[in-house]
Amino acid sequence: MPLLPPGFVLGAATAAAQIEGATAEDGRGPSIWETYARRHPPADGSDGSVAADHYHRVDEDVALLARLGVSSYRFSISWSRVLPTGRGPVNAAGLDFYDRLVDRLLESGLAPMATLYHHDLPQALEDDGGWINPATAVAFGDYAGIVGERLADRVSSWVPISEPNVAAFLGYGNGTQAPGHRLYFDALHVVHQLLLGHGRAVGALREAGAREVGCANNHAPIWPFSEDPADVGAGKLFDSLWNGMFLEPMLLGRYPVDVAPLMDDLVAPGDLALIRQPLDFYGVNYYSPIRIAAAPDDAPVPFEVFEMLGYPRTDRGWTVVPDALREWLITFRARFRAALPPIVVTEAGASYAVGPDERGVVDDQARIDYLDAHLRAVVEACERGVDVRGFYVWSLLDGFEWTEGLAQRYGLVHVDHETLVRTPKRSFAWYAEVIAAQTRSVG
Ligand SMILES: O=C(O)[C@H](O)[C@@H](O)[C@H](O)[C@H](O)CO
Repeated sequence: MPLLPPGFVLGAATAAAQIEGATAEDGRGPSIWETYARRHPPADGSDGSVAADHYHRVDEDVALLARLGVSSYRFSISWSRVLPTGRGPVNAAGLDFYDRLVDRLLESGLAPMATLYHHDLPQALEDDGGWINPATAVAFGDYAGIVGERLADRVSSWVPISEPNVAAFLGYGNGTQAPGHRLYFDALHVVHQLLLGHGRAVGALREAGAREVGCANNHAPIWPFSEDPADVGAGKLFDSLWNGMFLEPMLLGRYPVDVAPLMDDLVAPGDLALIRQPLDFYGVNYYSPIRIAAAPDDAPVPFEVFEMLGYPRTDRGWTVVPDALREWLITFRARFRAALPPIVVTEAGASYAVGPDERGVVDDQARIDYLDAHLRAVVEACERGVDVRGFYVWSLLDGFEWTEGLAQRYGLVHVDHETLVRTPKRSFAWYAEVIAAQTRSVG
């Protein structure tokens, strides 16, 4: 059982479109994920219309968080639940839902961390061009101001956009996530717009009196397929795009040198200053390393993701390499030390499909092993001087896992998607004991 530095935050995370359900209730407007799931239904035919039905079971889920003993809970706010068309009149019932959630969390001694955008763009904005249309970044800033005005007095920390690289490169680059555009390198325009959205939201939250504002960027160590210079080069380019494209503008106010020329025509005077707002924490979402090879010359992009052999895998097929997290954190600090605020692992977790056995026990030992090993990797990085202040398990509940539907289960709590009954898994009890031991150790 890893013992963490004093004051280390142990939390859990979720996202609105993945757990709330109630997608057409109380004035919520549609988001791009309802549209995408209709056009590209996951293999199990599910969509987020019910998910874990958190919208109707929020009290039960907050009670689970309190029982788990986490000190903080990261959730996301559905833009189209608060602003059904993404701008214009506020949907009072929507904002009231998050107001009540924040109050319940505080009553249970939990520090709320709120994400403003977790992949669920209001469909009305997408109909107007989505993140390709510069008006969307402006609307995002306004939305941040509205939510900040209501909640900044009680929310402890904020994340404007979760995994902007996923939103840009999978949503607009290769179209494997909502909204599903295949723009390839033309998606770089969307990268810049998401960053402008981030900058505007940070500014609006600061104005509203936000206590702490950070980010939650998805990072992965990039391993070239071979030592062939073509693979090494492809790996470097992918690293600049996947890891550097949001990190460097946010922390350094410039794009990675090897791709910056591709951005010159997109950057207007003042844009990079707007993007590079000081952050109170740097959020890292970590899952596994990515192996990259050079792609054939006729491929739309010069790199391709390659399978990684010889490592344990989750039920989603993602490789389990805790050492890579430690290495990535140490390298990250060495490279960006001067500009780096404290780090928080805003997401780490794994998908294992095991369900309740005949006794009703969900024996997810593999998840316990995954979390234990990754927490130890964080502790080792801290021992090497990396300033990591927190770790949020993805996820509290089994939810709607985007293109994978309900089949991939990341939760510490099992959700029966027929009855919506919640069953804490063995990993829930294990994590609760890690937290209790941590509390005991600081006395
Ligand atoms: O933006 C994010 O934080 C992620 O995409 C999550 O929503 C995923 O569910 C998780 O990464 C597991 O795949």
